[in-house]
Amino acid sequence: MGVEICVEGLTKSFGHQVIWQDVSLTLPAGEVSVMLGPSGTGKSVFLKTLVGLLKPERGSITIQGRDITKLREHDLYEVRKLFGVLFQDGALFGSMNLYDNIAFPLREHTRKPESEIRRIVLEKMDMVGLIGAEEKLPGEISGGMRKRAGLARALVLDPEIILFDEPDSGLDPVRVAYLNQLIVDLNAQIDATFLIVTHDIASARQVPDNIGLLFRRELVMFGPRDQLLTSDEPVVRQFLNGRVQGPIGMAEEKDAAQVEQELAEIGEGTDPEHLTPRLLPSPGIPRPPRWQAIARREEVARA
Ligand SMILES: Nc1ncnc2c1ncn2[C@@H]1O[C@H](COP(=O)(O)OP(=O)(O)OP(=O)(O)O)[C@@H](O)[C@H]1O
Repeated sequence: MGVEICVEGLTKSFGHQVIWQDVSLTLPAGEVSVMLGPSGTGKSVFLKTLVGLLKPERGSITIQGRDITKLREHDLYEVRKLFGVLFQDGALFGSMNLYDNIAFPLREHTRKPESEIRRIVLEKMDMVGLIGAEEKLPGEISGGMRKRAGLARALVLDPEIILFDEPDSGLDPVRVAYLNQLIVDLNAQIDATFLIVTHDIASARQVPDNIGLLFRRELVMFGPRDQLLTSDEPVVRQFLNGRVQGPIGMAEEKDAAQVEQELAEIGEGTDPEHLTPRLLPSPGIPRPPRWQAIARREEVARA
C-alpha cells in the first residue's frame, strides 16, 4: 500500500538559476499524480530531488516520518529502495537482454537465489506484456517495448513509490493509450504511489487522481483532477486545453491585456458536466475501495 510523500517549502537552484521555489504538496499514498509544466520548468529536476539524487537548498521531503533531504548517504540508500523510477528512454543497458536488464536490480540489491529472481522477473514481464521477449536486446525492440521493459525493471523491488519521467514521449497515440491503461491497471494491482511527469494533455486529463502544474518557478496549483480540470486559473486552463491563448508564450511571457483577451476566447474546459472521463482499470483487475468509489462517481456523472 504505497506511502505518502509530503513536500514542504522546497526550493532548488543551480548556481544563481532558481529552478522552482517554495513548492509544497502532498502525494497521497497509493494515488496517481501527474506533474505538468512547460519545457524547462524543472519537472525532471523535481523527480530527481524526490528520489534524493539532487539536494534542495530549502524545504523538506517527508517519507515515512523521515525528512530525506537531511539523510546521510547510507540512510538515503535505504529510502531509495522504496522507489522505482522509469526514466525517459527506459535507461536499459544496451548490451544486456531484457531478462538480464530486468533482473539487474535484484542481483545488485538483494541476495535472492536465481530461481527466485527468475520467478520475479517473469512475473513482472508478464504484468507489462513482455513474456516471450526475454532474449531480445533493447536495440532490437520498439520504443514502447523499451518503456515497458523499463517499467518491469522499476517494479522488481516491489516499490512503494513509482516515478515516471515522460513515459509517453516518443510513442504513437495508440501505444500511449495502451501505456496509460497499463499504468492505471498497475496502480490498481500494486497500490503504490505514482508520480508521472508528462506533456501529454490527454493522459494528464484521464489518468491521475491529482494534477500539479509548475510554471514561472512556482507550483501554480496541485490538487484533485476535477479541481484542476474545472479551474479558471489562466495558466492551468491554457495548459490543460493545449492552447496558444494564455500566459504561456513560446519564448517570452505575454502582457496581461493580451492574456485576458485570449482567455476570453477559450470557451470550454471548465464545465464540470463535461469532464473528461477517468480511465478505469481493465475488467477483471481487482479494484481497491478507492477505485470502486471513482467508478460509482463516474457512472453518476455519465447518467
Ligand atoms: N544538473 C544540472 N545542473 C545545472 N542545471 C540543470 C541540471 N539539471 C537540470 N538543469 C536545468 O534545470 C532546468 C529544468 O530542467 P528539467 O530537465 O527539470 O526541465 P523539464 O521541466 O523536465 O523540461 P522538459 O519538459 O523539456 O523535459 C533547465 O534549465 C536545465 O538546464
